[in-house]
Amino acid sequence: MILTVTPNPALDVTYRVPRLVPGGVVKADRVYRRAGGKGVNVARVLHSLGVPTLAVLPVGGSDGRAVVEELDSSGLAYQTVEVAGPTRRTVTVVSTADSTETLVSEPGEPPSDVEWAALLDVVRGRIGEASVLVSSGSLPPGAPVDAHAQLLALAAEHGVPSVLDTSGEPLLAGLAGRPAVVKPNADELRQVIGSDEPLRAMEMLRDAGAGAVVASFGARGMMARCADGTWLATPSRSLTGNATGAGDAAVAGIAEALAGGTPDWPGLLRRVVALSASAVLGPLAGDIDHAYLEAELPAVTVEEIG
Ligand SMILES: O=P(O)(O)OC[C@@]1(O)O[C@H](CO)[C@@H](O)[C@@H]1O
Repeated sequence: MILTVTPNPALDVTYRVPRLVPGGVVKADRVYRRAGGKGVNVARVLHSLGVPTLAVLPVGGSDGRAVVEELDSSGLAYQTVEVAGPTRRTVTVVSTADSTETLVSEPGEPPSDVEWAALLDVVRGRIGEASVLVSSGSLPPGAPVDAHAQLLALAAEHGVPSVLDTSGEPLLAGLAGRPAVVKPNADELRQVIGSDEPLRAMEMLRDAGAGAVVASFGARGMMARCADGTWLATPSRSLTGNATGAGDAAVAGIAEALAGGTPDWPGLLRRVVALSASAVLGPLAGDIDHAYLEAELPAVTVEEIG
């Protein structure tokens, strides 16, 4: 199975509104509440593709219980660590008139040293069953900045390749865990070197410990850079929908490819671009449109660059 860890999960609340008016009052047509956080979304996408997964996450308080209830009803395999701090919420407002998403994200609660050690213990206990480890998302305040590196090190001890999807300091510190692949987006790449030079930022991430970098550029597609070369993949068209979670669908595709052994990079990139696009058409983060995925796969353009 593919083991995903979400150190800072959330109860994801999504409001669908006719139009978001800053400073105004707007009534939601639809309200969704589901277990979220990037690693949970990755596990959800993989589960919907029929890939065995295990989502590992801390939960606390009444929203933590809501997360567990929703995981039970979704059929995802999961293992939780009880923590004292309440699970945070994220709120996404999807405005149908102009197809925009606005995300408000709570920071989360600091884990105690004992709680953090318990999360590591769960991963240590299950990593032997995993083909790939995915460590995804932000860290709660007060968590060790090298938290992702600690998780990736457990995978490395078992020869299990890992995928890292985070940003800022946790990304840079996480590279010490030598992930097989990191998946930054354009903003995260800019943060890495402080300028808009994606290829240079990708190379820097590889120099600092990543085996390969698969970077997402929204509707412009994705780029992969590894020892074998650099490729750009472009979707057939830009879509409107809910792009929240499109990056998690891409991470699911990367993990799925790594589970099959050494990836065919152009093939991997084609699939992750199609997966990302199909996630935009899914109503919520963690959903994909399976019919669109199949239709888009042959339509993605992949070219080797540089
Ligand atoms: O705050 P983080 O951990 O970076 O991201 C959390 C989050 O906003 O990202 C997902 C979409 O990728 C949402 O479902 C989720 O709650």
